Amino acid sequence: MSKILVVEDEAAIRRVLIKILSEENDSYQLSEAEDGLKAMELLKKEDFDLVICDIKMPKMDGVEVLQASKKIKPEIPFVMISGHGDLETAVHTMRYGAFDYISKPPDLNRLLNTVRNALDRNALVSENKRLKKKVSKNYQMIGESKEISFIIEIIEKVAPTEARVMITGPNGTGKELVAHWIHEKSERSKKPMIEVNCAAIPSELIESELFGHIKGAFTSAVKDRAGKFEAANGGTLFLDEIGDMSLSAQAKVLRALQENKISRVGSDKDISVNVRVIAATNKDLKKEIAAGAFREDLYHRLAVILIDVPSLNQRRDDIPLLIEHFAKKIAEEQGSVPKVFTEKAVKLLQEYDWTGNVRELRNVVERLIILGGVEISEEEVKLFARK
Ligand SMILES: Nc1ncnc2c1ncn2[C@@H]1O[C@H](COP(=O)(O)OP(=O)(O)OP(=O)(O)O)[C@@H](O)[C@H]1O
Repeated sequence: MSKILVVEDEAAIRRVLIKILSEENDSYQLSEAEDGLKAMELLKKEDFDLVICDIKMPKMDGVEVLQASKKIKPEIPFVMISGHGDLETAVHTMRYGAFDYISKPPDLNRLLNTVRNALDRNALVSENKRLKKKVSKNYQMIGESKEISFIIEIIEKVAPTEARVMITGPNGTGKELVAHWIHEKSERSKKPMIEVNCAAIPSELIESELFGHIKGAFTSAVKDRAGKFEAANGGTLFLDEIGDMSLSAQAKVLRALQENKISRVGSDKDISVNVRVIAATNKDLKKEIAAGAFREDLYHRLAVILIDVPSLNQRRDDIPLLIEHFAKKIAEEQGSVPKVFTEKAVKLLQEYDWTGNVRELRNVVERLIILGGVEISEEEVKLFARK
């Protein structure tokens, strides 16, 4: 259902507009106002998905309505209606944020197309906002321990720069979360962050995955395909588990970092890319270098800034906050009220050996929420928390 407000002082034209729109789509919910002041009253009280607004009106003209509405509800698209002699003003309204304008008498097809486009665009904007909110909530980094505060401080400093970052730490400590945060707080956040789990891709496919390939480069290459470096152009490429990358792929990544150029597998044509690389690993790369399994020059290129995420056992102070955070998130996902963990239950969980893993803590909280009562007690933790 789309709510549309028609603002037009000429009753005959208003009636025609309402008739055209209601016949076009019976899910349009139509309201009307015969002057600008009435329109503003309605705009303050109700939410609309679109306003169709005449320019020349007594009391308050269409341009004033547009400007006043942009101040209180900037997201509502406006389609202006221009009569003879105010076409120039109509063109000008685009600068004040009007979506489009149509001329009087309104042409049926043009009107309906413009309305559909404006509504589609509005739906897209709302969806983007919703997704954006969801993303930033999902990647919230919880913790007030000095270890996490330090990491948050580094993220704040390094995110707006172009510096490459290497994130190390045991499994499930939040390395991916750190990478997402850096991307989201950077200028590049308008462009994608592309993730590649280097450990999950067979070594013979990693080069094609990262750099793409041309048709015929190998048996299964039936058509040209862009790789992740190209997909991340303008944004961030997150190379997770980089310690598992083959040496030949490492050599190519090094070249991409040095020259900002890549070439697809099977092609000798260079393609320029502008990508910020963030890498993560749970391996000790110094050891990997000593064993000849990781290129030292690549390490230095990648680890301009090093962020080491400590294991959960080293920041037990954060556990109560994390339990509360996960309980709330799980309740949101299930559409239920968050369960409360008793103080003793929290204390017990705080003392457990988490082998460094926040993911493990989240799973345990989820299990306790499913199996436990309204209030999770110490006994329930003893019963259900162990692996
Ligand atoms: N400080 C934190 N606040 C909130 N959630 C966290 C925090 N740290 C980790 N998590 C959550 O724990 C889970 C594991 O985190 P993440 O995937 O970032 O870890 P990782 O170190 O990249 O793991 P792996 O090494 O297995 O790839 C995710 O669901 C993440 O949202």
